[in-house]
Amino acid sequence: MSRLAVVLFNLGGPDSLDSVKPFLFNLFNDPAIIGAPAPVRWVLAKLISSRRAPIARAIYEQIGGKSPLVPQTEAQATALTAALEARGVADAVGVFLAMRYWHPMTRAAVDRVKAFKPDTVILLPLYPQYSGSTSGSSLTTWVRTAEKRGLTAETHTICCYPTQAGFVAAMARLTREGVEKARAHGRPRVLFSAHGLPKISIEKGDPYQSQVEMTAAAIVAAMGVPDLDWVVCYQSRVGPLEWIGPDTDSEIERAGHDKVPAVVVPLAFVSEHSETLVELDIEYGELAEARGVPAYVRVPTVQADAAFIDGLADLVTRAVRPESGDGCLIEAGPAKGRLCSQVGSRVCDAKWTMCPHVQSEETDIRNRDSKRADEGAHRENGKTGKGNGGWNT
Ligand SMILES: C=CC1=C(C)c2cc3[nH]c(cc4nc(cc5[nH]c(cc1n2)c(C)c5CCC(=O)O)C(CCC(=O)O)=C4C)c(C)c3C=C
Ligand SMILES: [Fe+2]
Ligand SMILES: [Fe+2]
Repeated sequence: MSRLAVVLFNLGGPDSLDSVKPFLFNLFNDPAIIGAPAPVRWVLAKLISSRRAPIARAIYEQIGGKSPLVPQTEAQATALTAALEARGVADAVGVFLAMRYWHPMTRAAVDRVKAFKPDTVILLPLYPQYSGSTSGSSLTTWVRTAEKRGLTAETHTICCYPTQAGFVAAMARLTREGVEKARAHGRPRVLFSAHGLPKISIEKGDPYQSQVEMTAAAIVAAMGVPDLDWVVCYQSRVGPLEWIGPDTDSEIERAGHDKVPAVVVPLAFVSEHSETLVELDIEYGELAEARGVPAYVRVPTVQADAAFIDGLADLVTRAVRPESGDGCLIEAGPAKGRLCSQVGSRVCDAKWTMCPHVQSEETDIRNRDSKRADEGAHRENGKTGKGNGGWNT
């Protein structure tokens, strides 16, 4: 009798206003977020989380004092369990949650998985695009904790799925609906808005930005809307470093200047939380109104959309029996080998490989970007994310 455990990773979120500060401390004490040595990082995390806590509390107060991320991830787990059982992928299937910064956290998840006595474990980050600061941090923590707590079952990792067919189909449907809503107010511009990242991370080889661009291009292709006006931009800048851009708020301002409706698509999140419900819906919604954007439509995240869940089930099914050519996905390494196949073989037993289809998509994006730069295309209107002088802004 075969037993399959699937572990869903995400950031987690405060479940009460009192948990906002410890949640922030856990976030800033993560070496994948602040790369200082442990004692220095601990002090910095204490300081930054104390300074940020009142701002973050005010954010969570606007959505009932807690994040809906975990309940929505639970709904995804239920739907994925049903999809995997329907496929008969194993005799018994368990889908578990491991959140990075708030409960249910990795240690509890490892113990639950161990008690399930799986033959095979599949690690599945709920981040379609890989970043060392998100999936990398979660997977590294899992591997270390599993080793410490004696979870020895065969483990396979899915690093990322920026162009997975089910994910893209779900996003394309939701985006098309958003564009239809906005059309009454002019020719819509689609703003694919992803969580930002410090520029230095990308320079060191983090594949996140190129994978975000791959997702956007795949959604646009799947939408099949002729002459769609679209741009990729980045939200949620915190801290003193320079971040990747253009910023989502600059793009909203540009939509106001151009008098075009804005359709905002959060393409790096698969559930709702403070970044979508407060930053996109409330803060950017108000900005759009103030800047005279004729219509502001925010496209929902995929959550437990059937096509998305089916796509995840496809990834898991393939990960259970990796084919030759499926790369190992833990180590991002230098920029050269930065993209990986969609399904990994045993954790950490190989370097990443770049699958041909991903490589050619990345080349297409690079060619498109340099063509746009040559033409002085609309990117000149979006400025590179600038540091804004402090973690508490
Ligand atoms: C693709 C997803 C995410 C990336 C990349 C990411 C990087 C990143 N985030 C911070 C700092 C904060 N993030 C916060 C909230 C938050 N971040 C993500 C996702 C990514 N972060 C999500 C889903 C959430 C919402 C959590 C919830 O509400 O459940 C916060 C806390 C909120 C706030 O104070 O604004 C901080 C702080 C950094 C520094 C970073 C990359 C280095
Ligand atoms: Fe974040
Ligand atoms: Fe934010």
